[in-house]
Amino acid sequence: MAPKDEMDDAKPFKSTLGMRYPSLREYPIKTGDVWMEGKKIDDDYRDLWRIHDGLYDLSSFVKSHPGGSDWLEWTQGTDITEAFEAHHIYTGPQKLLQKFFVKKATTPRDAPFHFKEDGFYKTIKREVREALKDIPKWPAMLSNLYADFLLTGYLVCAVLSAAWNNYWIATLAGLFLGLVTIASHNYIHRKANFRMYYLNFSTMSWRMVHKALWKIGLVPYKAPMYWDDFLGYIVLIPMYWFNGSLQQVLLMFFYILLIAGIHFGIIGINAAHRDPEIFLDGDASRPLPELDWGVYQLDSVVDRSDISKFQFLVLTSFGDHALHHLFPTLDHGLLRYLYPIFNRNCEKFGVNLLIKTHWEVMKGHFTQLLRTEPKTTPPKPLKLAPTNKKEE
Ligand code: HEM
Repeated sequence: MAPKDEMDDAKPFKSTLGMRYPSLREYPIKTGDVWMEGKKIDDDYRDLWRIHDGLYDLSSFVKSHPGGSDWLEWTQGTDITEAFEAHHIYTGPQKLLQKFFVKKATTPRDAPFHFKEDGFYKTIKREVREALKDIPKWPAMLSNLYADFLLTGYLVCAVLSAAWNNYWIATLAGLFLGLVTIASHNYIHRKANFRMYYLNFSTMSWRMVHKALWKIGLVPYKAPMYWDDFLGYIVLIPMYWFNGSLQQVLLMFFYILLIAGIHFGIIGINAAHRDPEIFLDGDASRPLPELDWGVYQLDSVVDRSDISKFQFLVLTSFGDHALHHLFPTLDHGLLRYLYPIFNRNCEKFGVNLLIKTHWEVMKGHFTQLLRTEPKTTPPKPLKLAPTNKKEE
């Protein structure tokens, strides 16, 4: 087990969801690995995995997990209820899980969310499962074509910009890179697939920095490295081959990363999670019985009305984000077909998804950053009273 965190003595934040202050939250470098390390310290289920109130030994299943071994390798010792529920639309995994049951957990879960069979999330998931049988496959293929086109565009423009030392082409390369970086988000929650690695071309990984800081003794946690951390630098080889000057090539490469970073930053300002009107932990919360996990997802997301109509824009600017949260393994091209089910259930349960225009979301981003006081009014109460029906 990892050593108890000594760095997070300053815990200024009080969760209104009743969640623990996460270990390693104050660690100077924020990466998925560090967050996971903190979660292992907090959950501490040792060699087991927790799902709802059961503890399971999945060690013999890790390598044969159809979604890829990483998910289970990374999460051993933790509560994976939310990940398990959100990543499987069909019922097979739930049935299979029983094979690995070890014992009941003796402590309550840290997360307050529930997945009641007649609650919002499980109801909408059942309906989506049925609807998927009739949804066409071509939009998913179109997403693949878009993503491949963007990556190819980036690589070709990067090499041409170096060959001709042309900063106009480098600008285009940067834009392609920014777009493909966001499009890769379509693939990262799914079973292991090569398009999930398109993200690495952005070189946006703090692992290198983390590793360097650890090597010189500035941070205590060792950062793991993965082969794909190096993927983004491969383009330097043909760039150098065609240009011949290391200095010119490096300058060009950093310029491309800068353009991609600016593009990513602008889209990030528009993305779905910062707005003064949505719920953030610390604000007045729904009462516990209303904390269906799906409802909570909608409480904490703002979507943009002006991009939903175009698959390319949805794919390259984190569009249809509420539905993406509910069904992260579905291609972004399929999400638009789920709106009739989604809207019907929002109406039935009385859940509101906040929808704004691009411009309003941009303004909301900064208003949220300026907000210093928690909201004192909880989200609007649900229409459909939750029952005590057990989770499965
Ligand atoms: C951290 C927890 C887990 C994550 C993030 C995860 C993720 C995934 C992903 C991304 C897929 C591919 C889904 C798709 O392409 O539609 C998948 C498939 C699958 N997973 Fe998991 N998984 C987790 C835990 C488990 C557990 C505990 C079991 C059962 C013991 C399981 C059984 C399966 C099965 C049978 C499939 C293939 C069938 C299906 O998608 O319904 N998974 N998983």
